[in-house]
Amino acid sequence: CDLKSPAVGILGTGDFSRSLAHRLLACGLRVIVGSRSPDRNADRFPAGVEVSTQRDAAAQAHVLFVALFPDHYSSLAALKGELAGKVLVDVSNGTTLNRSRPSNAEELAALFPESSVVKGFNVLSAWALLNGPRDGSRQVLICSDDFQAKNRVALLARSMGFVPVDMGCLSSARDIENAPLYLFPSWGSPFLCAVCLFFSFYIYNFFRGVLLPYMVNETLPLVSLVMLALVYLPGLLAAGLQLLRGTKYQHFPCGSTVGYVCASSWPPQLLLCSMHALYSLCLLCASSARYKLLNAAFKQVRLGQESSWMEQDVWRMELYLSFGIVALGVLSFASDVVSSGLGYAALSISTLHTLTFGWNRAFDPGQYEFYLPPTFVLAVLLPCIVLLGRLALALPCLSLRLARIRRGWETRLHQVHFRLPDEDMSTV
Ligand SMILES: NC(=O)C1=CN([C@@H]2O[C@H](COP(=O)(O)OP(=O)(O)OC[C@H]3O[C@@H](n4cnc5c(N)ncnc54)[C@H](OP(=O)(O)O)[C@@H]3O)[C@@H](O)[C@H]2O)C=CC1
Ligand SMILES: [Cu+2]
Repeated sequence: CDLKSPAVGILGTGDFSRSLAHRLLACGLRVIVGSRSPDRNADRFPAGVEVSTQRDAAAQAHVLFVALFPDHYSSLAALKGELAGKVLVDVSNGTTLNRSRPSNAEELAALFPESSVVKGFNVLSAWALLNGPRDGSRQVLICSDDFQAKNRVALLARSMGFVPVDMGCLSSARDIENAPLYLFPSWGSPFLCAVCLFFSFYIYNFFRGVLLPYMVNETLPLVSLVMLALVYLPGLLAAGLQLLRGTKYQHFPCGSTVGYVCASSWPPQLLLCSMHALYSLCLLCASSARYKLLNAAFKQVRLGQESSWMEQDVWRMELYLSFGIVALGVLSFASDVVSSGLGYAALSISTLHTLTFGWNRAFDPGQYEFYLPPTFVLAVLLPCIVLLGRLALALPCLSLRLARIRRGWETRLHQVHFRLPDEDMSTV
C-alpha cells in the first residue's frame, strides 16, 4: 500500500475489524487499527496493517470504522478532540428488533456531535467481508446526515467491490440496523398467502377423499398456479376499471398492498413448483405406484388383453410432462413476475400442463364427488380468466399498433409517390 495515501482507520480488534482490515488492505488502502492494547492484538492482523493506540489511529485516519459494540462507544469519549471533523462509520447491529429506540448510529452521533457519522456495512458478516464480494449479497446500505461523508464511504464500499445503496438520512439507521434481523425481509406476506391457499386446497382435497399421495402433489402446484394468476389479477382489474372509467388517474382500492404482496411472490411459487416436480419424480418410487401397476397388469391378464398401449393417453402424458418441465424452467427465470412477460408465459404453460393432465377427469361426471368438481378445475378457472382478460386487453392495443403501422406505411408510400416524378426528371 501507498504510505502517502490517507489511512483508513478501524477502532477495535475483533472479528469484524480483522475481516475489514483484510479487505481494505487487499484493495490497496493503507489501514491503521486502533486498539486499547495494540501490543497484544498486533499479531492477529496481516502484515501491512498498522496496529496502534486508539488515539494514534484517530489522529491519522480521516475515515474511521467503529468496530466496537455500542455499549462500549462511551469508552471513546476521551478521543472527542481527535475525532472532531472526522467521518465515523457505525457498523453495529442490533440484537433485537428496534421499533422505537434511537439507533446505535444516532447514539454515536449524539456522543460525537463534531464528527460526521455514517451508518453502513452492518449488513455484511465478517465472513462475507473476509471472502470479498463473491459470496452472498453485494449490497451495502448506507445513510448519513452529512452528504459528503456518505459519498466518501460509498466510494470506499465501491472500491472494495460492494454496491452502496443510499438509504438517505441518519434517521434511516434504525431500519438498516434492523435489516439483518429479518430472515426474508419481503417474503412474509407472500408466504402467508401461500400457506393459507395450501391449507384451503388441502382441506378441499381431503373432503373429496383423494388418495394421500395425490393430495399433496395436487395441492402444491395448484397453490402455485393460483398465486401466479393472482399476481396478474389486480393489474388486470385495475386496467379494466381504468378502461371503464376512461381515466387512469383514479385510485384503485388496496392497489399498493396487493402490488407489494404480488411483486415478491416469486420465491414461494418457485419453491412450490420445484417441490411438485420432485414429488412427482418420487411418486414413481412410492409403494402405491407399484400396486397400481400390478393391479392394472392383473386386470389386463384377466381381460385377455395383449396390449394396453393407448395412443391418446401416451400423447397426453408426454404433453403434460413437457408442459410441466417447460413451465418450471420459464418460472425459474421469471423472478420479476409482475413486470416480465415470462410470468404470463409460465402461467399459460402451467395451465396447459394442468389441462392436459386432468382433461378427462374434468369432463367425467363420475369424478364430481359430493357435487364438487376436481380441484384442478377450480385452479384452472382463475388462470383462464386472467389469460382471457389479458388477451381481451391486448387486442385493442394490438389493433391500435396495427393501425399505427398501417398509417406509417401509408405516409411512406405517399412520400414515395410524390418523390418519383422528381427522380424521373433527374434521370431524364
Ligand atoms: N462479527 C460480525 O460478523 C459482524 C459484526 N458487526 C458489528 O461490529 C461490531 C464489532 O463486532 P465484533 O468484531 O464481532 O466484536 P468483537 O467482540 O469480536 O470485538 C469488539 C472489539 O471491541 C473492543 N472492546 C471489547 N470490550 C471493550 C470494552 N469494554 N471497551 C472498549 N472496547 C472494547 C475490543 O477491541 P480492543 O481490545 O482492541 O480495544 C474488541 O476487539 C459490533 O458492533 C457488531 O454489531 C456487524 C456486522 C457483522
Ligand atoms: Cu404438475
